[in-house]
Amino acid sequence: GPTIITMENEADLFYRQMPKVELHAHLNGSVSFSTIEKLMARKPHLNIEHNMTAILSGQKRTLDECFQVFKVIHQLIDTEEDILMVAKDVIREFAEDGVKYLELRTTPREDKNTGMTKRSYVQTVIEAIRQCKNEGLDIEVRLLVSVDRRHGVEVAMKTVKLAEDFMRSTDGFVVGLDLSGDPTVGHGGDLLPALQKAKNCGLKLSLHLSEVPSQVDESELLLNIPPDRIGHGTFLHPEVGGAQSLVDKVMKNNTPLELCLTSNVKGQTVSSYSNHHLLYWYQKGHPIVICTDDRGVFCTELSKEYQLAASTFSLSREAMWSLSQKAIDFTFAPDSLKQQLHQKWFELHPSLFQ
Ligand SMILES: CC(C)=CCNc1ncnc2c1ncn2[C@@H]1O[C@H](COP(=O)(O)O)[C@@H](O)[C@H]1O
Ligand SMILES: [Zn+2]
Repeated sequence: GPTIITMENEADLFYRQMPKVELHAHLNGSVSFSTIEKLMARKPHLNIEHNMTAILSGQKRTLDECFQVFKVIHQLIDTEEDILMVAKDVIREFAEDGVKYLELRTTPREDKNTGMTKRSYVQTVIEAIRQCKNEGLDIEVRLLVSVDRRHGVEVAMKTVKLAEDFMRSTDGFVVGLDLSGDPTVGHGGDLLPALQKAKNCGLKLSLHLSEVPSQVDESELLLNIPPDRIGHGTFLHPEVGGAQSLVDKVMKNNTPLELCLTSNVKGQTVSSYSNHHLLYWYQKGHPIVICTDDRGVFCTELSKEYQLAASTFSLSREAMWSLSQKAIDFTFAPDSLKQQLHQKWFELHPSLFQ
């Protein structure tokens, strides 16, 4: 039938066509429904249904329930073959949504039954990035190796070593380290030596910080490193039980915050879109970057997150463009690549703003 252009899908189109930078995307949380279906067909004995791997629109879950979802997804993805397909699909889908630069992050996993090791896991993700590049996809991809805070100090140290090895051996694909995992488990302070070691060897650091309330002491310690970027930072400011000293540190270091609206609302750490802390930091003129967190689990897209931020806070298209452009400078990419990306934004600008 004829295509009816309503105001709504015209805005969809604008934010999809706008070039974007995605800096906070967990690989296994970014798996789309169509890829999940392929995985379910490979493993019918698992009897997994879609409502176990994604949180649909209007639904909310407790943080704990959200983390259960990752367990189910991890069951579906337990071979190098799965990882290769998943990573390639995820990269392709980000490219289709207009993402020109993507920093994926993922926790190396081993599986005794399938023979997958943490090293082969990372190797396979890098192979997926290489293949996408060779296929000519219009997207640059880099990798952050994730430390799961639940796994403790020893695993963290080994993970840092693994990340360091890959940083040195893979022509710049591995650029940094991420600290993530259930924020209610373990204390980030215990992981300071591992994070410090990563920083000292040249890995960039993106740390999930104050994602839940009552982590002032932990955040204080982690901010002293200091990290290169902050994931969420939902409860940093005093108005929500954080502390002015935390805000001061973040602002003094000009540390960019990675903000994920849908993730925070569906995970119920933020009560509504209009109460999202994006506004607090935006009004201060502090560097922020809009991200998806777990595009598959939370059923979103980066273009949707931009549109959501624009409509929630009445921000103009020019303001949103400016946010996406500034994000280039918050990437962990080398300066040469940042310059190429700035050039790309410059060339695309006229096609979006006639
Ligand atoms: C539950 C909820 C609201 C999620 C959003 N907030 C998050 N906070 C901390 N760690 C996360 C979050 N989302 C994903 N992760 C991490 O990313 C992993 C999944 O991707 P991967 O296996 O590392 O490739 C999860 O097991 C978890 O360690
Ligand atoms: Zn995250």
